[in-house]
Amino acid sequence: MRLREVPVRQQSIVLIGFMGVGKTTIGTLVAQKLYRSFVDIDEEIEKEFGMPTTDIFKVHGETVFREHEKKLIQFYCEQKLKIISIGGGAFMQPEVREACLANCTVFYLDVSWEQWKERLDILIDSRPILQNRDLDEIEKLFYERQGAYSLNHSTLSVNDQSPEQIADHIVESLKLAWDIYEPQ
Ligand SMILES: Nc1ncnc2c1ncn2[C@@H]1O[C@H](COP(=O)(O)OP(=O)(O)OP(=O)(O)O)[C@@H](O)[C@H]1O
Ligand SMILES: O=C(O)C1=C[C@@H](O)[C@@H](O)[C@H](O)C1
Ligand SMILES: [Mg+2]
Repeated sequence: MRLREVPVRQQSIVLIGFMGVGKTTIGTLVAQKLYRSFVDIDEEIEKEFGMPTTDIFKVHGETVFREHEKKLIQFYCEQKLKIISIGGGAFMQPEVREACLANCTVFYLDVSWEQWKERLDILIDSRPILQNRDLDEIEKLFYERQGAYSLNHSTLSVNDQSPEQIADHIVESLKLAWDIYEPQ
């Protein structure tokens, strides 16, 4: 069932953006602030396979990971009242974009390359996509993905802001939109 008819206040919220931008961290906070349940698609895949993402890539390969990622996102996007954080590469799949944009409110968390670079050390071990790539290759990937991320309902710059500030901003902007589109 398509949820286009679902009242906007009940639609699930999807956070997209490059790996490490803060989707999991901020999604958890937004869920707490809106009393909703939080779903992290990477964590759901890891639960299914019983191993971390890096091992899923090694043992089963990226294609298998992407197939599970797509199925899980299609499933959760059709549910109401969730806050959903999807993996950094998920939005490259057209079916994922379609499922998210048709059923949910999609927020793009946008970070500059300069600020993202500062996080590389804390991300490198847990993100298989970063392994075996030098900094120039990662920068190329960062800019290549911007086109897909630009398909969203709301873009939010996360530069120089704490996760708490960003989560507050998302909640405020949602409440404003809800009052405009569905006045109580
Ligand atoms: N606004 C922020 N300022 C500083 N550090 C942040 C901010 N947001 C997230 N971080 C830190 O960046 C790291 C990555 O964050 P997180 O895991 O939430 O990213 P993600 O977008 O979910 O990544 P992925 O796409 O790989 O799942 C964490 O260590 C987190 O604490
Ligand atoms: O950017 C990516 O392609 C990825 C990001 C992570 O969230 C995981 O989904 C996985 O490591 C792949
Ligand atoms: Mg995450």
